[in-house]
Amino acid sequence: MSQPHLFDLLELRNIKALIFDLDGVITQTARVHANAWKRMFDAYLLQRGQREDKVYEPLSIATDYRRYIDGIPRYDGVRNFLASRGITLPEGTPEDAPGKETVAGLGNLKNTYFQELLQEGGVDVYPDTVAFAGEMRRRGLRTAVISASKNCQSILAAAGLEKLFEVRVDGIVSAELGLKGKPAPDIFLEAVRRLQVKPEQAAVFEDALAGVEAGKAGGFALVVGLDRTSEANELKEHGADVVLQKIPSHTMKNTPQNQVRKKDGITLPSALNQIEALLQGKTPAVFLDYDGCLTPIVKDPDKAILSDSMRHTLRQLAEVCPVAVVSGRDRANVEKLVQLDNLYYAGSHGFDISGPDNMHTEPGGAAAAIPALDKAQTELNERLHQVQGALVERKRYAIAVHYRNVADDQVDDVLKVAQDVLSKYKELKPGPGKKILELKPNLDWHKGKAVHWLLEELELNKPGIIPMYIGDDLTDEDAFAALQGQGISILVGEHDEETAADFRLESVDEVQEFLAALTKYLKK
Ligand SMILES: O=P(O)(O)OC[C@H]1O[C@H](O[C@H]2O[C@H](CO)[C@@H](O)[C@H](O)[C@H]2O)[C@H](O)[C@@H](O)[C@@H]1O
Repeated sequence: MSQPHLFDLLELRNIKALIFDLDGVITQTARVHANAWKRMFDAYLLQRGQREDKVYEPLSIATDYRRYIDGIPRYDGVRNFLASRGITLPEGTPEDAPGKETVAGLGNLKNTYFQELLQEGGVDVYPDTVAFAGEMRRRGLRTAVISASKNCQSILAAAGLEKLFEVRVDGIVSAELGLKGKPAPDIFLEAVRRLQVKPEQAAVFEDALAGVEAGKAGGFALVVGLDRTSEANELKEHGADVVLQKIPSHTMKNTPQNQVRKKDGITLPSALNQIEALLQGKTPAVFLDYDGCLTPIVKDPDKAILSDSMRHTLRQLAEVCPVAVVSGRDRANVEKLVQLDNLYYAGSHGFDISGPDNMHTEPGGAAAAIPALDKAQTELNERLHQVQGALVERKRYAIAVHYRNVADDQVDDVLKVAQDVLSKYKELKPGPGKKILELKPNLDWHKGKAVHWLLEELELNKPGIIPMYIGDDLTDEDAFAALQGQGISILVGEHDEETAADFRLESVDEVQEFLAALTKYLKK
């Protein structure tokens, strides 16, 4: 059975606060810690073994680190691991010189190594957590970071994340307050106490087994286990309510159609001269429709040629922010029309995606529809080739039956043929457009999903990025709806229905004016 979506769980359980562990959840310092521990212990065990004429098993990051050290206070880690090798040392004091043969002395040496490795390699973050925490804060949830590490503040500073969390309960605070280490829930309970919420109103995000156990023991409303190291079952067994390999972006949760706000496009404010207000200090990830947005609608689809000046504008824009063309056209066709290799292209309404560095993927899973599309294409060609003006345009994952150039009294006949052919294939479904009826794979995939997919894949789901979608057609409504409340959506001209866009531009010329102004603003 599939797990409920994280955002549904947060809503259902009325979560008001989110408590994030640091290492392995926010930052990727677990590896740095593990290496520092290994460097310290292996040298100590070697030296001790030589002294005692004995061989001690060196530290295994895969097993010993996870079992005895990960997620617990530093000196406890020293004691635990040494016990696994049958060694007991005097406790010493926190002031012991790094390397002194005491629990504290070895713990201090590990910390010296950790600082050195941090300086050398910096800190990598998990972008999924950073984007999620930022988004949830903007939505009014409270956030705290917890860590057994006394280096928590310096790690957050190195990663530029100090402001993301309202409360920090780390190894220093724990020592001051005498908080027990995980799997005791003390550190989490102190975080919610400082945020002034109850554990039953808070969710814990943890990657360590001792951490999920602590969350469970603390009576938290939701314990999310982050499976960064293929331990899904163990995380569940130790108390995780849900296990995720990565935190999905909020935009991955589609707004149900009945919750999408729609308006008459004509009433929307113009996006021109609004750039600063629209961006809210962020960098846009720009998604652009092709026909009717970058080129005017023309009678013959082959004549919808991109102007050199629009190409120049797109080239300049792509130098300052990510740009994708999301089109109903065949992906290879739209790539050829645009002729820019620093853009991403989603063709066949998002089923077929390419990008720089030979990126090519088909995320909607439409390959199984190809035989049905092939047969439908043959039949449509046979039945429509004699209708003056009718055009059957095959894309890899769709067929557009064009009737723009068909005499008014024959349009119905063309549509009937298209619907009749469509009815023969359960693999296909109809899709509307401007003077076209499309036969598309019968799958829950569309331009909006492709935009989400690209945001996720290109790691653009982060606080500093705002998605922007510009389009003119009914198929662009899926993308507008998908970005509602989460990005900027701009309708070009008009179509026959109400729109989920928030702004408008009158024409392809205005699109170009807007994109040029956007580029200029971003270059400042
Ligand atoms: O998603 P888009 O990039 O906007 O593509 C939508 C369809 O665009 C093309 O058809 C439309 O533009 C033609 C040329 O201006 C016009 O003749 C036709 O009436 C419009 O529907 C394209 O031919 C289709 O494959 C796309 O699905």
